[in-house]
Amino acid sequence: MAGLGVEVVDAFAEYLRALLDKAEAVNQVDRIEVPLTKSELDISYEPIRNIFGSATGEDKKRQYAVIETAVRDAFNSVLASTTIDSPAFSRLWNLLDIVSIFSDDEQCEPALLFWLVEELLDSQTIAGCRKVFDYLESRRERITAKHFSQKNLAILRSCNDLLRRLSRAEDTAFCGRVFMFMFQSFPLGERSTVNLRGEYHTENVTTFEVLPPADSSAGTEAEQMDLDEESAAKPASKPIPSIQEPPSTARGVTFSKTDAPMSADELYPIFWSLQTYLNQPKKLFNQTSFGAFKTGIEATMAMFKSPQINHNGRSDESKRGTKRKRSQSDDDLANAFNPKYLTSRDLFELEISDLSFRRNILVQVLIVLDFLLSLSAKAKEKLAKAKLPDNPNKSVMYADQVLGDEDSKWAVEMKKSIADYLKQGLEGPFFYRMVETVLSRDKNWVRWKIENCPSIAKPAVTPAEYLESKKSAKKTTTNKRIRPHPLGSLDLKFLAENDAQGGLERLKDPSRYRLPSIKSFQSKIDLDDMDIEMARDDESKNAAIEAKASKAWRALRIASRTKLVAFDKIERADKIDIIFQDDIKVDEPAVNGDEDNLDIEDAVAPTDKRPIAISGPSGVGKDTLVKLLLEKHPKSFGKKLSHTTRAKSTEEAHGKDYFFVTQEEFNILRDGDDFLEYSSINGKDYGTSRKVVEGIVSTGKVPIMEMDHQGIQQLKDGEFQARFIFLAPPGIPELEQRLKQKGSLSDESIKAKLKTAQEAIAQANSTNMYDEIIVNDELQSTFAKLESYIFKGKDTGEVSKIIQLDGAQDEIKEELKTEEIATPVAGNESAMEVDEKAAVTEGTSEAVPSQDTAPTITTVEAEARET
Ligand SMILES: Nc1ncnc2c1ncn2[C@@H]1O[C@H](COP(=O)(O)OP(=O)(O)OP(=O)(O)O)[C@@H](O)[C@H]1O
Repeated sequence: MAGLGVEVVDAFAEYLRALLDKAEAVNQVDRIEVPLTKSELDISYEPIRNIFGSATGEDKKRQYAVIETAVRDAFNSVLASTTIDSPAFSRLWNLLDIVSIFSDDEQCEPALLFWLVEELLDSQTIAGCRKVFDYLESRRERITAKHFSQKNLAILRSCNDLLRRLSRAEDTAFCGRVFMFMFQSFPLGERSTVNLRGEYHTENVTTFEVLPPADSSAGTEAEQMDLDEESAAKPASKPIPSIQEPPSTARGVTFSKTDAPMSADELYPIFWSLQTYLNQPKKLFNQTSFGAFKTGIEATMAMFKSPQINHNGRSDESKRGTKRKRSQSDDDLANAFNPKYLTSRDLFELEISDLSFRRNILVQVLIVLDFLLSLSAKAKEKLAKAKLPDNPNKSVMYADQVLGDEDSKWAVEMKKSIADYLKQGLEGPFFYRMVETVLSRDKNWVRWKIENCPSIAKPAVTPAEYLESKKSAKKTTTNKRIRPHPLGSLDLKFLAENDAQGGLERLKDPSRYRLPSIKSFQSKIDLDDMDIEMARDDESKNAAIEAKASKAWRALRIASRTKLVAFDKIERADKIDIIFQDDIKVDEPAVNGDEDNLDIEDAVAPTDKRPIAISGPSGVGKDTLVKLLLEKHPKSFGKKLSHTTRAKSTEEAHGKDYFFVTQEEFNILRDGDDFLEYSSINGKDYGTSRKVVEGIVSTGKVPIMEMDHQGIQQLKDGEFQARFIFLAPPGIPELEQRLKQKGSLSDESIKAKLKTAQEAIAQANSTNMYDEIIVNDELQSTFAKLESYIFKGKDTGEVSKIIQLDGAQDEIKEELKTEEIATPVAGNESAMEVDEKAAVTEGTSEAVPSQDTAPTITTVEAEARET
């Protein structure tokens, strides 16, 4: 690429001009607001390649130089020909946008944009600089996204130059914008913006009035008070307490205990003098200054704590000084004056009576005290032990300064005193907590500086870590299948391992499943009463009271079944003797209004306490049979109600027919694994709550659960321990008849139900799902079969086998007995085989159960095939 020269610059300048013209044509809107995009300008870099070829290495540098020359030329010509307020200036914003695109695509120097910005800022007034900042802020993310390391110095330089030009007092908001721009552009851990040398803002001098001496009749000679080192060397000419000459009364740590507060006049100069030290804590390395600082803080605290701070105002206006330090004119003040505090003597009482003001000052004091304490021997020792890098930042360590023990003690006590003071008042504790947080952050900040600002960037998450956490998150949040053992239930596998027989025998112990007699609690409660009386200490007394309460509660629950009448006579919760008496009139629990007419048996509980899950096609007679069972044995069985999201009909009642819940409530229960089974029918959800079933069990009754075959499947999947009964119709025509009898179903819906019925029957026949299959032909005889099976565990002659109660699926108890059962069952069928057969049976109406299928109800099967 030898021979690059003016011609090349011209060639690029022409291309640049074309781009600028195009940019103007593309969009007429104010370009400060809207950045140009590469696609808008249709930049292809083809012309650049034509001019420079595919430049690399040295040639690339030349390309950069040529582009910079051409760009600067264009930049200068816009700058010379127009002002920043003119609409024509948008050509310059366009130029900067184009440079930004070029630099992102590595066609020009990455920092070129900021070099130009730097020059632009130099060429503008403060008002113009605001516009330039409008431009920078609107594109901050875009222009700092790429090649930041090559740009950062230019950004820092431009911003700092600008800050130097701005008056903190008059352009406060603009200063803030510049700082914000820097904070947002530079990463948090960027060192270049850190005050590594721990320099203080020494220009920030607080000036205040010099008061004439209290006993002076000479009037109001103007005086000044300077607080920096320079004037500190001069002896104070007034007999006011000065920071250089602390009053001897203020020594030690007795400031808050004995010292009476000064008058406001006395405190005023001392108080404002403190700003010198709060501003430049390094001055405290001087012992005299430190003494003055202590005096000032103690006097201030004494005043802040004084109840009269609102009433010691000064009335004599004539005594007030009229001039400020250094004979500054108002104009001078405007330039140098930091608008931090209003220090007029007139305002002093008002200021110190203001809680926010006092808090503000005390927080500054706390910061300086922390600084001092970081120089104590103890802190130094701690720092020496800490793991520091080889080249720690010594400028903020102040290795040569050590705070003496006396002074450390003073600082600690003062800190405590200020903390106690700040914590007072309505929001004091909250405010102090906030201050503590800030202070501890500040300590960490200093430590980070001492350690030479190590990177705080965390390493990026690796793809492997990401995938791993995604997987485990998925695992914890996906809806789990029902647990093999319901929550809170015991895994009884141990019974099968050792001493199986003994374990089983122990389980048969009636005390494990029968309710204890009420009387058994009487003596135990008496013993507890004795323990309560004899207890030596509160602990054993409380333990006895708790034990008694537990027994009393259990006794009351048992009594509630038969001795409800006694409850009226109980007057105190800890005195329930009445329920142990025999001669109380017994209240029979009511079932419903006409139970007298029913053939109600006494509570004869089935020996097998597992819930009864009854399934069968719609219309087969499940409700009818369950109703009969509950009417005849109200004390032995409890019907499980389902939760549903479907609307309640006018005849139905919540808690009687269903638990009617909203979709949201249903979802919460489902996601909380509360359902033993759930399904969706016609867009409405139905579910069996584990708690409802457990509730029935806790009353000593056996739950009766009606559900479809999918529900049964879910219970089985979750290894829910129950007895599963399938109720089959004698034939499809009979089923159709019964469905019609319901009266509420359309022909369509009956047809659909019959189809589902055939599928359910086929599945019941072909799998080992059910412990018992009962055909509901004649109602009374069916009921008798049902009762017989439930109470005696005897098969009803309808089914080929009864599966062992401990869930061993492959053990056949009895063989087929009735003529209706076509084939014997192969007990060791695998689940897979069963499923396949079910699928075949469901899939075709021609399918005939094979030799090794589960019990078959031939009449129903025949009907199904015909249909
Ligand atoms: N053995 C029977 N002989 C004749 N009719 C019967 C017999 N059992 C029940 N029915 C009648 O069949 C109809 C349907 O019975 P039921 O409502 O109990 O069925 P279901 O299985 O509970 O239906 P669903 O699941 O739709 O609630 C009722 O009118 C009932 O009187």
